[in-house]
Amino acid sequence: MKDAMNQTPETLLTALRATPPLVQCITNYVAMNIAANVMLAAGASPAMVSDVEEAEEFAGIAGAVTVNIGTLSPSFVAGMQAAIRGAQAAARPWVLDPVACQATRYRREVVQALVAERPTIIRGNASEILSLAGEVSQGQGVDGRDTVEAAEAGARRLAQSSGAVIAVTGAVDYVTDGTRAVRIEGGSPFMPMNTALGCSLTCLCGAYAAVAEDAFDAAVGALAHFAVAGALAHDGASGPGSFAPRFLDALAAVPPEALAGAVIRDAAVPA
Ligand SMILES: Nc1ncnc2c1ncn2[C@@H]1O[C@H](COP(=O)(O)OP(=O)(O)O)[C@@H](O)[C@H]1O
Ligand SMILES: Cc1ncsc1CCOP(=O)(O)O
Ligand SMILES: [Mg+2]
Repeated sequence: MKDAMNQTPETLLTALRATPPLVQCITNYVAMNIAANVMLAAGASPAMVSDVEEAEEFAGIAGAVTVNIGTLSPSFVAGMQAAIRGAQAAARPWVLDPVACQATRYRREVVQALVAERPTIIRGNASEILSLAGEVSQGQGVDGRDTVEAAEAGARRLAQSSGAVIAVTGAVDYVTDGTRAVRIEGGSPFMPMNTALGCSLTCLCGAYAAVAEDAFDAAVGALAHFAVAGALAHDGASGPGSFAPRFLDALAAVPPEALAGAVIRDAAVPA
């Protein structure tokens, strides 16, 4: 990725659909199928390739790698480390999803080692980002139990210490690289009632990072795509079950110019 300023979500979605990026998604057993369908609907080309025997080599041909610790095990960790080596060698972005990183000592240790490998983007719910930032988190398992607002200061500090763009998701999302910050409104309250949509969004951050020149723009683009498609799918959905297929349809149908209407507000970053 090169340094550049301000590629809009609309521009990035157009680029993504024109040349669907191959994204190596190391994700958990719950999310594998759901995230692959989300990626295909959004316009990307996912490959759930995680074994240590091939993860490094595969990362050399992928446009981006995403790493998710949802169903953690030593064999997953070995595959993650290999894929990250491959992404780094090929100078490709990689994205971390710290699922339930506050929950156990094993998760805390693994996620710290992964953050030290300098992910391009970290995407998590507010409880996960608070924990990664060293603050008290109400999180227990995989679901967020804190407000995004409560995690904003920690997200800025984490961005500065890790070098990653931090995307905190919830009712109103927050993206920061430590000096810039925006809030993104939209989506649907049915989204946290569907498992693995956060994991799927992390994969989509990888797809946007593969086509973007700047990781901040990539994270904003992926979150805006979810926010607009989620709001579209909400209309006419009667609950989380009917929301799910509508969301896939909306991810695929949303025209790039609709992302120009995403509600993205600059947020002040204290000096
Ligand atoms: N209450 C809500 N209203 C609207 N959108 C939401 C809400 N909660 C989560 N989302 C959206 O759901 C997606 C997944 O975010 P989140 O639920 O925070 O992740 P996770 O599944 O990792 O906990 C994001 O696009 C986020 O904006
Ligand atoms: C339920 C569950 N258990 C381990 S990983 C996982 C999926 C979590 O998905 P998300 O963080 O996107 O809600
Ligand atoms: Mg999650």
